[in-house]
Amino acid sequence: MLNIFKKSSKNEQEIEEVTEKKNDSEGGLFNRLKNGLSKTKDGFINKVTSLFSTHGKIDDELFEELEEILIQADVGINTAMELIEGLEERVEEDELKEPEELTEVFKEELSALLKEEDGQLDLKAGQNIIIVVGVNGAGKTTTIAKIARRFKEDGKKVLMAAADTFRAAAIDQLKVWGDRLGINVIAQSEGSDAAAVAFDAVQAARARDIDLLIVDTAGRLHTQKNLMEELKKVKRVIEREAGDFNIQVLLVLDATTGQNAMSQAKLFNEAVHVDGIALTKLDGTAKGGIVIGIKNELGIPIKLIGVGEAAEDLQDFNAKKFIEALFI
Ligand SMILES: Nc1nc2c(ncn2[C@@H]2O[C@H](COP(=O)(O)OP(=O)(O)OP(=O)(O)O)[C@@H](O)[C@H]2O)c(=O)[nH]1
Repeated sequence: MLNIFKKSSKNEQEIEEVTEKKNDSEGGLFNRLKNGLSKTKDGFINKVTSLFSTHGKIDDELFEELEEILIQADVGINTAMELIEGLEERVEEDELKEPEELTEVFKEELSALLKEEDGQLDLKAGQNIIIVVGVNGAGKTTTIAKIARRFKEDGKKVLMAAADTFRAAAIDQLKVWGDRLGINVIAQSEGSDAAAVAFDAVQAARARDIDLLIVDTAGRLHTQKNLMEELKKVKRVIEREAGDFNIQVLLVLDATTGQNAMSQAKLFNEAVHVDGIALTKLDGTAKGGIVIGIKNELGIPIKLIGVGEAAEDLQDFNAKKFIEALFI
């Protein structure tokens, strides 16, 4: 099976075709998830379990140390407090005496926090549009390509739109992916009106009876007000033109940016209302606690997680498997 997602270097233009046996069986995917989360397991979960197994008794000091580990893992302060309160309640209710007993309880409390977070990037019946937003370098383009490939393989008619008109490289990069995947790309030249590209793309999607239109948008810094305004305009035009298309906004966040990713999520959500998050590069961080923080503090579902560069490494987020991969 051809894996077209491996790059020979970090250079965006260098996309190399590598023949690699694709292992997408359930077990294979779980192993990839487990490997991708190994830094978080070492730097977060193992620290917690080792605290529970080495600390002599359940006391305030233990909970203080736990709080520190949780915050370092980017769980977020409010979520850390909530988890600790949950544990303290369970200690009382279940009359726990040994810190080691806390490991199972901690796992249960994490699962409870993530319970409803069994995300999946689904298309609704009829025609669909996914507007993909996020700052530069978060992994937006590769995420778009992986999503496009997935739905194309599912037999859907897919179209992509290069509404990131801010940089010529972004347009070219999407076109390269389009060629590789055999998917048409609606584009104009650099500096053209992003909303005009979006308008054209919706018209084309309608005319060609497309199942899924994926719209790339400029990798704006959330602090750049003009670009945020442009993004709002792109969304408005799509909503106006798209009639009965199902529209969702997917925010791509780089997990390695920690609390910065949290503030990006808040700002993008305020600007364009985010329906789901693709959290990339979890393999590059020990701070995978951000998954729990995002769910608990923002309430935006995580639909996809990235645990590596290959196509199979962009996985539907499944809370149960996520927890299993961390504790196994
Ligand atoms: N390790 C790892 N790398 C990833 C993941 N997702 C994306 N990347 C890499 O991150 C880099 C940036 O990805 P792009 O898709 O080019 O990022 P972008 O957000 O489109 O950035 P611009 O094109 O600059 O807007 C690429 O080298 C990707 O292969 C992931 O889950 N894990």
